[in-house]
Amino acid sequence: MVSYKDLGLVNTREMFAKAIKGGYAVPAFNFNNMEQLQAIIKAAAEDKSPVILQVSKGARNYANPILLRYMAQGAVEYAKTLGWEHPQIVLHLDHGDSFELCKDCIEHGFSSVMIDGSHLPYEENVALTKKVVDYAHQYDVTVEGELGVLAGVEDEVSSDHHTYTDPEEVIDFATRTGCDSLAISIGTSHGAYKFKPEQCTRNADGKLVPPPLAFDVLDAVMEKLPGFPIVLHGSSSVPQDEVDTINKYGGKLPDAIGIPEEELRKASKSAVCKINIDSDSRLAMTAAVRKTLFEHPEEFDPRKYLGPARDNMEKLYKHKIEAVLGSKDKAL
Ligand SMILES: O=C(CO)COP(=O)(O)O
Ligand SMILES: O=C[C@H](O)COP(=O)(O)O
Ligand SMILES: [Zn+2]
Ligand SMILES: [Zn+2]
Repeated sequence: MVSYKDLGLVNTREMFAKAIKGGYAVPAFNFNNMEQLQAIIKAAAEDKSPVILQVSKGARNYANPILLRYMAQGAVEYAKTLGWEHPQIVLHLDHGDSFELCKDCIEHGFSSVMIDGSHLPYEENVALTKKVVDYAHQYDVTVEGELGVLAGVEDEVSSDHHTYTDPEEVIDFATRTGCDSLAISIGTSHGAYKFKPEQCTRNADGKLVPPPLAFDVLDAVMEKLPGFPIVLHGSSSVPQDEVDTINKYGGKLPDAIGIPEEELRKASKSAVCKINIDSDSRLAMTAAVRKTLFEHPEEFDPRKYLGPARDNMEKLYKHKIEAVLGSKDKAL
């Protein structure tokens, strides 16, 4: 058993309370490799932003649980070399699908876990989430639960419709499970195709404009649970310049569309204190790799194309911290 406290990591409790009080959201960036981790830490350290390093089940299998634990410990030490004297870094299991997986992550030094039971019948979601909370809280590890199903994602039955969170359920769920934060469904979804073209309108430039998020549902949840930490999944904005670069240099991402950043800025000022971003990082990395390889067909040193990818991701992360979530200088 390795405690996250021995790795210099923190859990989300105080981080979220500060974010809600301060009217900003904490960036939750997924990572699967060294370059993503380097870019996240460099952006957070230089911007003195609290940050949540998210690891999905797939990422943990890809990178290896033992390696990940040391990468997270190294991330804290690396942050200090960048002048971040007291790093505020969380290592979080994203979309945990079983008690056993959550338990294993806690034993490997995770400071926060999500147990995603949103696709289960309500009472089963409550029971599973409570079981994880009871175990995690013994080690002061914080737990994210979920109510409501996001459309078209791998972790919820592959639906192509949203099941918005029912505000009438949130008090019962939060009370009976004891979870520390709640992921809700208000119209976001995972991946780079968050809306079908027919769900969108077009602006004067012919660009697809997605339907608004269900802020009425968010308001109703906040009314039921004032000051309770709320999480938004599926919050990548799918920057069109990165999509255009990918498509220009051999990619094929037709009609890719995300969440408008102004909607995320609005959400960040509410009790939404954690915003999950993975797809945008993937797009930034892929765009830089495709462009570099296209422009330098002679190149076969991975550092020559993974380096620009790392820089492009760092630029993206800083943009999210500074211009969208408002978490810059919130972890001095
Ligand atoms: O919710 C996410 C991770 O849990 C990521 O969402 P995106 O696919 O919008 O980046
Ligand atoms: O929930 C979705 C996250 O983006 C993680 O995705 P993944 O399961 O492909 O690693
Ligand atoms: Zn889910
Ligand atoms: Zn998610």
